[in-house]
Amino acid sequence: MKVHEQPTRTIWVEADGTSVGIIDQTRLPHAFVKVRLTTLEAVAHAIRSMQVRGAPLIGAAAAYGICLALRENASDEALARAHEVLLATRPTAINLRWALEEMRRTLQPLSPAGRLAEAYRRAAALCDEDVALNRSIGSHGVPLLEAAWARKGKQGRINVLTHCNAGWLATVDWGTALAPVYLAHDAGLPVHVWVDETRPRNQGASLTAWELGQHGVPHTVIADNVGGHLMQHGEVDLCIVGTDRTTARGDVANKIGTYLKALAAQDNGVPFYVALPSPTIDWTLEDGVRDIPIEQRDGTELTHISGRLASGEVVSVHVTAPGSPVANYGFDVTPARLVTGLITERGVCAASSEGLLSLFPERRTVRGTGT
Ligand SMILES: CSC[C@@H](O)[C@@H](O)C(=O)COP(=O)(O)O
Repeated sequence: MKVHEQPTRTIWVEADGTSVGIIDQTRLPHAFVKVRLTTLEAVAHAIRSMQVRGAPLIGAAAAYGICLALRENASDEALARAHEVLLATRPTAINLRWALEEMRRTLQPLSPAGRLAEAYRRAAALCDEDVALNRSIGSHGVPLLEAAWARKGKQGRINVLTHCNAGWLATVDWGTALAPVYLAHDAGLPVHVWVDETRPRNQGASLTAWELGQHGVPHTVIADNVGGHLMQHGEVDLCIVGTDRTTARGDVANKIGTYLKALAAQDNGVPFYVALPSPTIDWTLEDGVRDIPIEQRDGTELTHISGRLASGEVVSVHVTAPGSPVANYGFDVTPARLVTGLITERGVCAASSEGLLSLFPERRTVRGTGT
């Protein structure tokens, strides 16, 4: 998507052909800063510290982390260690494991001497595939927005509520939940997005609002607890969120607070859609509430909040009572029964085993094998 009118991806190989460029998302929305990564450790730090974040982008970054590791040492041991280091960076997004497995499958059979060039080729292909999958999710999602608009007699605007950031910043390009929004907006549909601020790290207020603004999509930032009120008053036509891991039966892990939005949506008859590329499906799990690992992050994300002073200086301030213990859960799981539909690159399906298998029939034979 465009930044300052320039088409931009969230990750790329620099002109030297080896180092990896990213946008430092911890600096947004106050500064648009690019960072050059040259080592495995730098990539692991970028994922852990959330300079790059969002399930698909975490996977893409990890793929390039393998490339940078192989530059130093392409042995079997080095490949295994890089895999292990990167896999440990964040636990919930399954795209991380998926991308690392893809890299291992490609590289393991090769001799160490042949690995490096192939690693860069596979990582680049993985990024291009992500862009194509998301574009396709967008195409399948647009009719849902058109239907929402038709339901209100094509009057006014189409109000979409989203949580966290599942836009292009969370992927290589286009985004998942926001891909239909961008395509609909570009096609001239009157889309407006309610953007949950998404405490504690404010991915909605800082990232989603920023990227929608860059693309000229009308939007309004709301505090995290506003969605239910808006739904009660007919101000939300549909919700679309992303996911970090979706189980084989359609349970959905996403940023903390997503579950409460789904409950409010069901109570108010508002369609609740989840957009995901197939690498986000964990075919090995069924019960998401029981089995998806939920990341708990440093409590300072909750005790402190950062923002820009009138002087332009960006500072972090303490918002909790000194000494109050905090718990910082990063994700929650929305059970499939609360999800109206899953928007994938192959189409929209019910959030159920049968729904997913109808779009991914090849999985009928391999489910339960962990492949
Ligand atoms: C296409 S992104 C889907 C999810 O990864 C997104 O909604 C989300 O929860 C991101 O969490 P984050 O902690 O910012 O990595």
